[in-house]
Amino acid sequence: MSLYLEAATILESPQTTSLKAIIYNPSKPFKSPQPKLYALIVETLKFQDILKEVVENAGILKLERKLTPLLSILLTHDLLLTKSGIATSSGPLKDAILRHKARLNAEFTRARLRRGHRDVKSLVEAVNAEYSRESEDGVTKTANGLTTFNPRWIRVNTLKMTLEESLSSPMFSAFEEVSGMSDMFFFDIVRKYYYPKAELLPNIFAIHPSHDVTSSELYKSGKIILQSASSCLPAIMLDPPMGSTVVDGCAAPGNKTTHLAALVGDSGKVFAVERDRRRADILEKMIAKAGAENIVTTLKATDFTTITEGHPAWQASYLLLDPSCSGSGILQRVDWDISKLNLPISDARSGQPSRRKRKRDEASQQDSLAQPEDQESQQAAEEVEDGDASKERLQSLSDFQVAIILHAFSFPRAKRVTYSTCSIHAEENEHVVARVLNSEIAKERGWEVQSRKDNPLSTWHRRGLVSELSNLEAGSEERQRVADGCVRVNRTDSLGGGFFVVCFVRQFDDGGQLGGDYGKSDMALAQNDGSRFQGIGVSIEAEDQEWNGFSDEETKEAGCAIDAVDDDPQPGKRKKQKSTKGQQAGSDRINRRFQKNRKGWS
Ligand SMILES: C[S@@+](CC[C@H](N)C(=O)[O-])C[C@H]1O[C@@H](n2cnc3c(N)ncnc32)[C@H](O)[C@@H]1O
Repeated sequence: MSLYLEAATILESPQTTSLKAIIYNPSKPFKSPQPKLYALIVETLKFQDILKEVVENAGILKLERKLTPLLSILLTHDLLLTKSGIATSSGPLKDAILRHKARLNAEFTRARLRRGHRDVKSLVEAVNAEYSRESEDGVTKTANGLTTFNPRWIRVNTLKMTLEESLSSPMFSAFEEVSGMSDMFFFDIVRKYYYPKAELLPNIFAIHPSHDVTSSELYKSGKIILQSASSCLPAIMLDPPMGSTVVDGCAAPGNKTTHLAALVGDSGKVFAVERDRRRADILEKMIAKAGAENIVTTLKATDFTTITEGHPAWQASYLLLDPSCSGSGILQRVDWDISKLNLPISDARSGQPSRRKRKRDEASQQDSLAQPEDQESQQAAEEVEDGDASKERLQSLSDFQVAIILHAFSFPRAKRVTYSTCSIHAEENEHVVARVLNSEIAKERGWEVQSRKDNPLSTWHRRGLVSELSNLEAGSEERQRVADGCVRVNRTDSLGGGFFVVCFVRQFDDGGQLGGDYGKSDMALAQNDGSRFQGIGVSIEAEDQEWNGFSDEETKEAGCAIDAVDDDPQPGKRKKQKSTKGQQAGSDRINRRFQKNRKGWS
C-alpha cells in the first residue's frame, strides 16, 4: 500500500517545487519505485475529473472510514484505468475499494457515457488528445486545470557518442521510437518510448519524464546532456561550421557552450565568456564533463563587452548571445497542479484539515524550501536574472541585451550572431531586434536578420510577432521578413519552455555561402553584377590559401570597390558600380572559384 500512501502524501503536501524534484530527491527516498509513483500521480491528475465524479457518486467515502478522498481517487484510478489493477496484493485499503468494485464500475460507465465515449479506449484517447492539442496549439488553457505536460529532452553529446550509439546503449536499447509526442503520454504506466524531431533537432530526442536518466552511465559520463529542446535552438540556428571559431558571450552554466563545441569539433574553437565567477566555475565543470576542454577556452569573470581588439576571441566569425533575461518563458517548476483536486467530498466529510495534518504541512513546507532543487531547476535559476517582469525591469534588461548585441556587431570578422532569451516578453525579443537593427553600427556594417528560408529552423512554425516590430525603421515587407526570421517557442509547445531566438547575418558576404575568415589583403568586394555575391568592406586574408590566387588585377576586374576597405561605407552611401564586360568576366571567374572552394571554407 505504500505506493498509494506515498502518492497521497505527496499530493497533500504544498507544491513548492516540481513533482520530479520531490520524487527523485535522493535525500528523501520513497519506498515505492520512483517511475511508478510519478506515473500514478500524473495519470491520476489527468483523469481527476471523471475519477472524482465516480467516487462521489458511488458514495464510498461515507461507508469506508479508512479511505481518504485522495486515496480513494488514486486507488480508483488503478482499479478502473490500468490493466494490472490496484498494485498491491492485499490490505485494508485495497479491500475497502474492492468491496465497491461493482458500484465504482457502474458509475464509471455512466460517467464515460455521459461524456459520449462508447468504450474506455475512446475516453482515454480523448483525454490524451486534449493534452497533445494543447501542446501543439500553444493554448495556455489546460485540460482539467492541469499544467501542460512536458517530456524530458536529451541532447547526445556527439563529442563522446553518436545518436545511434546512445539509442543502442543499455539505457535506451529497449526504447521504441514514436512519431508523435502524444504517443509518449499514453495513459497506463510509463512506457519506453522516445520521440525524435530530427529535421529540426539533430542528435536530440525526448522521453517520458518519469524515466530516471540521471543515474545512468550515459548521463554521469557526459555522453548525454539534459537540455531542453528550446535551449538547443541557438546553436542549431547559429550553425557554426566544423573548425570555426565561436564566442559564447554569456556562457554559464554552459549548455549552449558544449553544444557549440560539439558542432565545431576538435578542429574548432569556442571562447566561453562568463562575467560571474561562481557561474564560471559551474561552466568549467560542465565543459570538463562534456569532454570539451580542448575546444573551449573559458574566459572567467570576464565581461563580454570588454573583449576588443587584441583579444584572441575578437577574431571570431560566429557569436552566440544568450544574455540574462526575465526568464518568463521558463516552465513553472511546479509541473503538477492539484488546485482542482480540492475535493468537495473531502470538505463534506472532514471539513478543516486535522491539527496533525496542518502540522505535517507546515513541516513539509519548511523541508521543501530547504530542499536542493533538481538539476533543471538549478539550471533555470542560473539562467534568469530575477523573476521581476515590471516595465522598468524589462526596460533595463532590454537596454543591457541591446548593448551585448551591439558589441557583437563590432567584431570585425563576425558573420553570424544569434541572440536568444528564455523570455516570452516582446520587450526582450522583437523590441530588442528592432532596436539593434535601427542602430548605426547595424546599418554601417550591414547587419540584418537572416531570412527564414536560409536558417536551419525554417520548418519551425512559430515565428516572431510582426505586430511587435512597429519601431523597426523599415517598410512593412521588411518587417514581415524580419518577423519571419525570428523563432518563438511558447511554453506549451513541448520543447521545454518559452523561448526566442534570432540570427543576424552580415550583408557583406554572399548570403552565407562565403566561408573562411577575412583579413588584411585589403580587397573590398562591392556590388558586382548585383546577383551573386554582394560584398562590402570585406578584406581577404593573404594567408587564406583559397584566396591566394586572386591578384589585385582580378579584384579590380571583378568590380570590387577597392576604396571601401577600412571604413565600410554605409549601404545607402555605396556607389553602385556598373560592371564592364571585363569586370563581369572576372566576377564570373571568382564566382566559379567560390563554388569550387566553398566546401573547404565552410
Ligand atoms: C541566460 S544565462 C546563459 C545561459 C547559457 N547560455 C546556457 O545555455 O547554459 C546568462 C549568463 O550571462 C552572464 N552574463 C551577464 N552579463 C554578462 C556580460 N556582460 N558578460 C559575460 N557574461 C554575462 C550571466 O552571469 C549568466 O550566467
